[in-house]
Amino acid sequence: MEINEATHNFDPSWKIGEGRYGSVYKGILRHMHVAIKMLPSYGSKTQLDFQDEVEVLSRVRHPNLVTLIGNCPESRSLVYEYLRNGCLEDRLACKGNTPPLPWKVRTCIATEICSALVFLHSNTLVLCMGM
Ligand SMILES: Nc1ncnc2c1ncn2[C@@H]1O[C@H](COP(=O)(O)OP(=O)(O)OP(=O)(O)O)[C@@H](O)[C@H]1O
Repeated sequence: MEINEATHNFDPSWKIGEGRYGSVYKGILRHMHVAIKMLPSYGSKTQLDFQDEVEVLSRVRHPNLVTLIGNCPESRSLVYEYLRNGCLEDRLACKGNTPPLPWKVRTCIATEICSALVFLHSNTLVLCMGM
């Protein structure tokens, strides 16, 4: 299976984080670095979250939103573009000994988050209405 190969059979050294959805692995899929989120089990709530995330993220593209590259319902995994500097939360918290972000950069990030939120609100409304 491609996801197994991409993560070297979920080798612990390829694990990059732990989130609400479970473990996140770095992987190489079709010569591309990716981040792979694994759902631990298929409870009805997590299944709905999985479907929602696939439904919304696969239909939106924005420079300030991580790109969902694909998903694999059989292995309950979501495949995202790999963020070399970690996620925003990690950068804000200076995880991995990264230097603190200057306030000018933080202000810029806040503005860009607003732009992504406006984009999502206008587009998810259209998606929800099935237009
Ligand atoms: N695309 C990515 N590229 C690099 N690292 C990532 C990526 N996505 C997640 N990670 C790592 O995995 C950790 C957990 O991921 P995240 O917080 O996104 O999980 P989650 O709680 O399932 O997400 P969500 O916010 O969608 O509920 C992050 O702190 C980060 O270190």
